[in-house]
Amino acid sequence: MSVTKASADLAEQFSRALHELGVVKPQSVIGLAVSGGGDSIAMMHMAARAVDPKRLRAVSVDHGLRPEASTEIALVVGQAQELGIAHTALGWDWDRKGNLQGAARQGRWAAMHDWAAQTGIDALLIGHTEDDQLETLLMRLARGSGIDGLTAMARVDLRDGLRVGRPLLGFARDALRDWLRAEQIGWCDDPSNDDPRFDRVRARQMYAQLETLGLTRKRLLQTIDHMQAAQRSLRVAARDFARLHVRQDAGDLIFDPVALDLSKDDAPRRVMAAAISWVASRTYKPRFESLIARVEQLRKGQKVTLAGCVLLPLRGGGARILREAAATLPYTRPTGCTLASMGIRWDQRWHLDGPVKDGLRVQALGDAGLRDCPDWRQCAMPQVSLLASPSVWLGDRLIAAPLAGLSNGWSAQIVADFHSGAFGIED
Ligand SMILES: Nc1ncnc2c1ncn2[C@@H]1O[C@H](COP(=O)(O)OP(=O)(O)OP(=O)(O)O)[C@@H](O)[C@H]1O
Repeated sequence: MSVTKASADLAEQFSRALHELGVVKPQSVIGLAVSGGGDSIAMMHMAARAVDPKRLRAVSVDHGLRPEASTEIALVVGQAQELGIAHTALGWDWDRKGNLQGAARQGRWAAMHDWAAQTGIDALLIGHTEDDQLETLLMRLARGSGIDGLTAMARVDLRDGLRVGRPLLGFARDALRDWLRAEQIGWCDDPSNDDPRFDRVRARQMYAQLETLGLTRKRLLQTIDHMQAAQRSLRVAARDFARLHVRQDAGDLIFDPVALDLSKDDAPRRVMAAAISWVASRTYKPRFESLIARVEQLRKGQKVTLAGCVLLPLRGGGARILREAAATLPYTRPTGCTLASMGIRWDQRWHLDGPVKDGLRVQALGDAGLRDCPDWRQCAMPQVSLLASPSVWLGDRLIAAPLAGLSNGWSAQIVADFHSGAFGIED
């Protein structure tokens, strides 16, 4: 195959992979996290061929830790400009707490998350490759991870309310480098990617040795597939369990006594972790042993705080997770929002735009009390209308914008149906 043909094939394969993620929708604005390394540089160039560059926004974070970082970002700025992609450079200050790599990752994520919220990004693409996926699997094995950990990275997930897509997960790092060379596109190699002090680098070296034992790329990827299938089944079981044992009460979640027995079965643990994520509006991935220990305290009648959520024991043996106590957390609420929690006054007019998935229910509050509108498009509430200029977004599910004035005494709230996708266990 000629170099040009192979190159075009890879770009086309990328375009397919990107569209299969389901995050590119008409009018959506897509963010690209570009460090200047080969993977994310390739992602930026291929994305510019797959999507109108005017709908792309690139972002680079300078951690201020390496002198070369500013050169790397300058390279990204130049290439983004040539491609017609708007670019933003963000900084980060290390408070010298915690391990450097972990702190840098967290700081980078927080900076990009804020940037995405302010820029109106519908989904952020990250340049993780198949190699990163295998390294993740090995690192998780080394930590004794369970099924969720061994699924490695998802192609799409919702992190703290922001949709994150990984279109390169099916691409080998070497193939991307070959593509860049064939296209004569430059990139930077970060020397810390070869520094054996870092877990990921050692995982990469270990992987090279494991291959000689027959533990091939293909087999490891197969294991990830099996784990992902198992995870899907467990989520369905957890959803069914939640239907039976958890209910909403005035926005709080009520767990019956059976739902607090986390020690034996996967479903209650999964439901509790999902509930806490939902209430706190941020991703909560507990070590199950520590979750079980905390819930044991709760079962003994003690109040517990977990990931910023308050859990109160109930007299009959169950528990209540308070929604309001978590409402002050500085996170965009991905689902389960009331307009008030999004900073919109209840007495303002508002409208919805975009696909409202299962599980988001519009309720209209008027003199006649609370009314459910199962399909918001059919909702009789007079203020609901479609408009193309969103000002508040929630993941990619819902966009609401306040409008001035209100007639005839109606107000409204958006609530998430606890038993459905909005809760996160069906994602
Ligand atoms: N400083 C950064 N600024 C913006 N995005 C970043 C930054 N560091 C990492 N990322 C994003 O996270 C992905 C994975 O990070 P990782 O540290 O594995 O990548 P890298 O080796 O720095 O660069 P690349 O993956 O582009 O070769 C990157 O592909 C990129 O999308």
